[in-house]
Amino acid sequence: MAKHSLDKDKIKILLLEGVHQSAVDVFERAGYSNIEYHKASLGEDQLLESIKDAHFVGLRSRTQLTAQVLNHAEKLVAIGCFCIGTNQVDLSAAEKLGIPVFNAPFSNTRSVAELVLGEIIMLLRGIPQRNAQCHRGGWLKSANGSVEARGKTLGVVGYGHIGTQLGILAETLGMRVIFFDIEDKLPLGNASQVHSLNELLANADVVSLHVPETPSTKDMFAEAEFSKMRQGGFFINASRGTVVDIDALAQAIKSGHIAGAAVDVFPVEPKSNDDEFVSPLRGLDNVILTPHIGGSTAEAQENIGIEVAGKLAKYSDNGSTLSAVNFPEVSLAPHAGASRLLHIHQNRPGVLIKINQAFSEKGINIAAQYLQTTAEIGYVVMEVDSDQAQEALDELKQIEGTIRARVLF
Ligand SMILES: NC(=O)C1=CN([C@@H]2O[C@H](COP(=O)(O)OP(=O)(O)OC[C@H]3O[C@@H](n4cnc5c(N)ncnc54)[C@H](O)[C@@H]3O)[C@@H](O)[C@H]2O)C=CC1
Ligand SMILES: O=C(O)CCC(=O)C(=O)O
Repeated sequence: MAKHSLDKDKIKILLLEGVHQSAVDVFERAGYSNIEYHKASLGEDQLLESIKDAHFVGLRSRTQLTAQVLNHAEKLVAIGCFCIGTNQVDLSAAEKLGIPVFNAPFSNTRSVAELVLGEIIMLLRGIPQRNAQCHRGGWLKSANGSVEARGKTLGVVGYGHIGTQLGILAETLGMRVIFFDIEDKLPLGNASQVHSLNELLANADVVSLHVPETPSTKDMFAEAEFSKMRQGGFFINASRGTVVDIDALAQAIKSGHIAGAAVDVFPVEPKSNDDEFVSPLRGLDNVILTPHIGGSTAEAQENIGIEVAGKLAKYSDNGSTLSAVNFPEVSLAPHAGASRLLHIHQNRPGVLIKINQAFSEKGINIAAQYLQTTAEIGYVVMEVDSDQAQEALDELKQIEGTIRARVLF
């Protein structure tokens, strides 16, 4: 392939939150050596300083890429979320700035499902409080409140990648699985969809949340929802902290209405492992508290590193936006001897016609061209004869509504 428009060693890749070494390996194999690697998330000022001249940034769930941060990141070309959730990035601001965001939609799915499955058994057996007692020198040898998973009903809220995996695993234990989702979903195994959250709450022994953070899921579980759960039921949240009113959960546990819970995500999480974890759930023996590690397994982190770094390297190398979460998806095979140009523009009528008119007037031959749009933006990948690339770029930059235009190779 011909020369990259910017020398690869000038392309700065900022990796935060200890993303797996596999990501660094992918970038290095693809020829990118200018990598700034941080084991933890950065404080606000340091983030602004480091991202200012970064072309790519990779993060996990802690780093908040707000519109303000993005506007400050003058050279940023693309963002990689080395996780499933992308709520930590202002996706719409990124889109309007012409910055695609990539994630790993299923590399840690199994890890979350396995953790939750284990927690279901622990909760149904009353292990958290027995474990806590033993640590304090107590001995709670009793079958009181201990039941098998077999024959119990698991209610999955959000039947997507994780919810479906969990449902299948839970059935292997002999559990009955019901689920609530805003979309009609194909039930896997013997699971059945219920038509309201209330129906699920009334029928489940264990309720487990697997919804994304969206306006519709904010505080989706508060006092009213907990009170509709079965007396003595169990509650699990490994989705996002904002989905649950944590004070209401603490209250429902203290009152004894909920017999136990496992919580992995919190409305406010410590920024680093050195910061204190503050929560109304601390000190409750029948609650399993984990520090947002649902997806933190060796297998998941390695796969995520490979997947997301691979997507960023591909975007950098050939402009492919396949599976970007906020961007038109375009992938075009390179043609020998041609130069590739990328044009990101506000989605208004007639942009492609204007590009083609301008090129035709200048006698610029288009070897290949592919446009995709979202409601907000359009993304055109095109190839022209290499000796006409600079002239083509100059023309592209003048098209009204242009957000970004560049020659890739
Ligand atoms: N604890 C951890 O470490 C991890 C947490 N997560 C969280 O888990 C979430 C779910 O992950 P996936 O299953 O991969 O996502 P997914 O997108 O495959 O599934 C989410 C499901 O929730 C449904 N949904 C959306 N809004 C809803 C609502 N208001 N009520 C009911 N259902 C609704 C969707 O229709 C979809 O079926 C992620 O968005 C992420 O926030 C993901 C990975 C690791
Ligand atoms: O591994 C992380 O930092 C976050 C995992 C997570 O919550 C996700 O994948 O959405």
